[in-house]
Amino acid sequence: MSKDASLLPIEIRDLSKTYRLGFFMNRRVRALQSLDLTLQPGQVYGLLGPNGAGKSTTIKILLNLVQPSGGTARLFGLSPGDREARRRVGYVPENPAPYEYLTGREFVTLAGRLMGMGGKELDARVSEVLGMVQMTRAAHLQIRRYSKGMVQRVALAQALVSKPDLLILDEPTSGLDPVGRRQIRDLILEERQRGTTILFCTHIIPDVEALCDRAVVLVGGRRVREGSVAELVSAQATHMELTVEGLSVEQIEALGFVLEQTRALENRVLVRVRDAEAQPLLKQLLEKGGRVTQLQPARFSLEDLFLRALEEARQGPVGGEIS
Ligand SMILES: Nc1ncnc2c1ncn2[C@@H]1O[C@H](COP(=O)(O)OP(=O)(O)OP(=O)(O)O)[C@@H](O)[C@H]1O
Repeated sequence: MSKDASLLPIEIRDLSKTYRLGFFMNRRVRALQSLDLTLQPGQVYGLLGPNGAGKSTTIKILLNLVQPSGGTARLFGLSPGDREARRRVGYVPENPAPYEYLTGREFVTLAGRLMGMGGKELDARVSEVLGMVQMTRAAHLQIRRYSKGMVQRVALAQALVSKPDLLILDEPTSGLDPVGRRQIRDLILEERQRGTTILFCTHIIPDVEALCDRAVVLVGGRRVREGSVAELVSAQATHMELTVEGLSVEQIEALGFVLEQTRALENRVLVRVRDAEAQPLLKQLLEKGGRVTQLQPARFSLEDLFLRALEEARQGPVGGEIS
């Protein structure tokens, strides 16, 4: 079957999942509620959310390991159970647990065979992907001798062996030291340059800022934010940040403005205030004898956005156990 590059790698519509629990299966947990999500070819997409948000459930539905309670998920226009769809997907689980007595090379070769590859073509591809993840020298060692970072890299190699058009990575950098994290990040960037679409599930928000084009934030099985990373961050930039010398936090707070944040540093105070309040606040600070040494638009990080989305979602209805 020929590959149609224009097909959407992932298209999720109105997806929901309710798990049944307990001896009589009479308790229900709502893991996903009306989730819509589209990944365009070549996009690197961050799937963010706190524990229990529904990230793994989404991935399991895409991998056909869990059946949805409602809605649809499509991979390249096909159902996740379709063999052709499965062939186009590479997956790295959160804690890869490859058979420890295989060598790295044997493990990646096995993954290629399971994808229907064989012969010299497979041998060459295995060498290539092991090189890509910098595991050539350790490829002949049994996996039980590998560090966590090496296991993670060999797991990525097995996902890449069949040249997937879509990579699904579940927490690929968790538990790694900064060097290991950097290596995995670089590999993701290389794959992105090759045009591979990547769904990247993580708790590590700086990784999303560094790697992703778009991101979705799930809380309690609902989508609470979605957009390009740049949009998500700039949508928050409605505040100004002032650096004030000569006044204490208490003196600044006593001026009666609604301040987003005040932080005392060694000999100055950092104040974050809504755009509209910045000018009146500045005037008052100067009148009280303060010196304003910096005034700039506040740079909100994706982390700020994530925490804010979480806070808002906690105040509204969320998923979880429903009966
Ligand atoms: N097999 C299952 N049976 C019952 N409930 C489940 C099952 N799997 C997940 N859940 C529940 O569904 C909800 C969503 O879980 P899910 O694992 O998808 O979240 P997550 O975002 O991946 O969390 P984490 O970051 O902790 O991995 C949680 O309330 C969880 O307890």
